[in-house]
Amino acid sequence: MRDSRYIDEDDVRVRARGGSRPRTRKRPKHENAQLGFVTGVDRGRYRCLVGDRSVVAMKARELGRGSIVVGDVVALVGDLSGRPGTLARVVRVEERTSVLRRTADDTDPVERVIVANADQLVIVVALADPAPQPRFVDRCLVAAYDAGLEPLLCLTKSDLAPPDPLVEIYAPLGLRWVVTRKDGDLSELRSRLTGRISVFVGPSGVGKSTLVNLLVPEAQRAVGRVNAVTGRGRHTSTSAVALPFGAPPDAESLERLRAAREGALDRSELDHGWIIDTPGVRSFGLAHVAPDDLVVAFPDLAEAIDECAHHCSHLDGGCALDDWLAAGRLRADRVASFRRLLLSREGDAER
Ligand SMILES: Nc1nc2c(ncn2[C@@H]2O[C@H](COP(=O)(O)OP(=O)(O)OP(=O)(O)O)[C@@H](O)[C@H]2O)c(=O)[nH]1
Ligand SMILES: [Zn+2]
Repeated sequence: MRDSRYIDEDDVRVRARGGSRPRTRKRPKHENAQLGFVTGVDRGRYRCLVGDRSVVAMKARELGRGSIVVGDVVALVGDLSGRPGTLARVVRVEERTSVLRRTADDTDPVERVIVANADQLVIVVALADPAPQPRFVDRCLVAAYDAGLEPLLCLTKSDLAPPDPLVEIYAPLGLRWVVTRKDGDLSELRSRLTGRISVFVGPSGVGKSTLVNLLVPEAQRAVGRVNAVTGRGRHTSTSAVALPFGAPPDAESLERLRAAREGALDRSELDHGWIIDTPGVRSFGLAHVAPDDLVVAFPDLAEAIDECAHHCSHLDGGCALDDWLAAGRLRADRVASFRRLLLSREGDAER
């Protein structure tokens, strides 16, 4: 990614037809554009990693309404020195490999993309204080599969309660999980994060910030850098921020993550990654997800649902889930969670 040049599609050298008169060669629109990785967004200002520099940019007017989010790879022109007070311009957003989005819900009236190009969604839930909410987990799982992210369940505060009840539900589904506590060993979690760009989501109070600060001790400083632009503090900010761990944040380390994602590099050869903290995201409105795609998060119910009539709503009579439940072949809490999600989807859509 380092120093890569952005070449417009119209940068085609057209040979003058027949005649000797040279046609004006079309120049790339932004000859000197360089690629950057968006690490923070706040009030129309984008903090981007360009090479090993942190550059603040605004959106070029020609870019229109499309959103730019944390994780995006963007083409930048203008002052790329990163010196205080300088402002570059984003002239293009590169194609995204994954898009984590949310539909409007009661915490946010607008459908929006939250994060681009992440590999993994780390669903943080406490084992106690606050009590675990499988409904939140299921909602996040649907969002993860919809976005093309691998889910990882992170069960925190293991000093307060054992992980068994949650592990019993989710391990049989093939979900990967780790157990953590703030005074414990985080090496397993760290290894799950290595070689990836991971988005952390969790309800308030589960210990997500504690975890992020343990994983990226300089996070406070890094966050402080972002906020130096806007004068906003971490605790009032609701926008996502990308934090590097294990290697200096530069284009080369990002390039190695990209290679790992594409299978060109073994993740075990890496010792770094990025964490994207989403302080403002407490849940996902899922109205944009088709009911059939909800089932992906409920593989334990899939076989029963296969027996349903084609247009079964899974909510009314005649649903095969009820037959399987009556026969004791399904967990009642799983069926209930699936149905609550189906119902809440409709609620999301109405808002
Ligand atoms: N017992 C126990 N408490 C923890 C643990 N991790 C965090 N806490 C406490 O839980 C409370 C919430 O922690 P935070 O890290 O602020 O939680 P959060 O998920 O970031 O929540 P918000 O700040 O609301 O976003 C704090 O009082 C922490 O000290 C843990 O492993 N065990
Ligand atoms: Zn059904």
